[in-house]
Amino acid sequence: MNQQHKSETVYEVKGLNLWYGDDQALKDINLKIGKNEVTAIIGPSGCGKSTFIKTLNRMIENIPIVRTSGEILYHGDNIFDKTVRVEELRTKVGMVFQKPNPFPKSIFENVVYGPKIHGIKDKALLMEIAETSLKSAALWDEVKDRLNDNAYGLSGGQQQRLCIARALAVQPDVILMDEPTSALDPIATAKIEELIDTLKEEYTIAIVTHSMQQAGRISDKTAFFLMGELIEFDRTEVLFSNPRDKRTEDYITGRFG
Ligand SMILES: Nc1ncnc2c1ncn2[C@@H]1O[C@H](COP(=O)(O)OP(=O)(O)OP(=O)(O)O)[C@@H](O)[C@H]1O
Repeated sequence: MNQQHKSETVYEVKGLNLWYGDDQALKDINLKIGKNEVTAIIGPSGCGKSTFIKTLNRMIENIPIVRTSGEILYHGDNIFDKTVRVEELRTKVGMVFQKPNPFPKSIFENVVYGPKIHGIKDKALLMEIAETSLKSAALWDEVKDRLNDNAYGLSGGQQQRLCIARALAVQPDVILMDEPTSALDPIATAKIEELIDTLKEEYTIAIVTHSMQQAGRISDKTAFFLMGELIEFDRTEVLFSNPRDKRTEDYITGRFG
């Protein structure tokens, strides 16, 4: 991958504000997310991490009292423009949640759920999509002999990788992850972290994490949020070794949070 490709901007957030009713949860957020980068969003509970990440594919608008101002340019186009089709945006920008949330269906049906909704009926093609997606999510070897088994029979870590496979099956460009390992044990967590490292070769990833160690291990850039504000945003090694803001320093050294 050449340098030019790497530095391409996927998201440019400009002056983003967000309110839940009268309560402002995001205040004048400005940041850029580069292609094939992993961006970690850190900060204490309630600082707006989940709100921010869910704004990137407009999932936040499922909450009716939400109001936003400012712009989020996705490949140069403002996602809040009237012309933007939200379903299309959410296909391009997939999401994985804190608790694995497979459907009560077979492993196979979970993965091909999105492609089927998009009208793909051909059995062979669906099988191919399932195999490719499960391989990309590093789950294929563990499930290839039981694709018709219910997804609930998988371990938590496997279920989370299944949810990643389900997100990959519709060929996204960006994957948003909201604390994807916080419900998992250390071994399952390590597998997901390893997977994130592989996935970034093809996808752009933004991940909310409570764990600064995790942010340090897997991300290229880190954004530190505090009470709805983006306090500092920098290359991860810089933010952790040489923070510019006292509040960042206090947080990463464990003085609060
Ligand atoms: N549905 C909602 N309605 C009203 N206020 C909300 C809603 N969701 C979140 N908030 C408020 O917005 C602020 C930011 O919440 P958010 O969940 O984004 O924080 P967070 O940093 O992800 O927290 P955590 O680490 O605990 O998950 C908080 O003050 C929260 O109470």
